[in-house]
Amino acid sequence: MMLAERQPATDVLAPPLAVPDAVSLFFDFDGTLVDLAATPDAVVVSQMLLDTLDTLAERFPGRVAIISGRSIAQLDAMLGRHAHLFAVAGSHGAETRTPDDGHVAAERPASLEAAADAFRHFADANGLVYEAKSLGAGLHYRMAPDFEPAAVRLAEDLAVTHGLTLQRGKMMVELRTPGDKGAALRKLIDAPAMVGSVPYFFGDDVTDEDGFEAARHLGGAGVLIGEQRPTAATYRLNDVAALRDWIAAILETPMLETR
Ligand SMILES: O=P(O)(O)OC[C@H]1O[C@H](O[C@H]2O[C@H](CO)[C@@H](O)[C@H](O)[C@H]2O)[C@H](O)[C@@H](O)[C@@H]1O
Repeated sequence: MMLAERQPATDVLAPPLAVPDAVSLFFDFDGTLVDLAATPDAVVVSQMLLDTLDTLAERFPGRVAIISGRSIAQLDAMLGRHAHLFAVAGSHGAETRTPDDGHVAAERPASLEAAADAFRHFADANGLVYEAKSLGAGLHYRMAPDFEPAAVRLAEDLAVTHGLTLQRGKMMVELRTPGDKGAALRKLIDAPAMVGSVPYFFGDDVTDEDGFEAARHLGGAGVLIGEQRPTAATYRLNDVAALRDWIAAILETPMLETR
């Protein structure tokens, strides 16, 4: 579905607090579980978030996952042992890690090196931030938004020259190996602990739209974190804090019996 064909999220509500007893929860990371920060490394992972993840993993055994644009290595560095409590998909779905299959990753394209070099030089020359990723390279202009047109043009040229996937993000562009969060959700939900469950996917960015669509097609729902916009999500929560409150509330609310 094209973004323009998606419904404006003008009248969408917060997701119900009584989640189905067979729910599985898929979370994006930046802008969903953690607030956005000035640079990728400046993100704060609070003890409260780690405790919440522990509680969710206990309450929904095998039915919690993180699906991120970050690489799995980056998620591991930020979440430590907690990243191993769930299934994870990283690099916008190009790599996964599950208890059954372990770490499965696409190959890093050789052409990424040249593209990454070009991004690094552009970042160094203009006071932007280059982000090294396992299966991609990111160029961040949050600190100098006027560079957006030039950064996007550079990324478009490099994507064509090197046969890489161009990913737009919030105040960033990325060149990467193919993969999408919808396919990742479909793969993760095939795990024995999740099969047949009702997926809820929580995310804030354009890369999360594939996850929203997959969740809805599988009988669940997407939950947009952030301001209203055209989206495939069924529900919306205002921000990371609202998601935190919603999680706390569902942990206190009896689940809806569906079985
Ligand atoms: O799919 P996600 O887990 O949401 O990851 C998407 C990208 O998030 C990161 O960039 C974003 O967050 C940064 C830290 O808050 C912020 O500085 C940047 O402007 C945002 O675009 C991450 O650095 C990327 O690698 C992810 O692809």
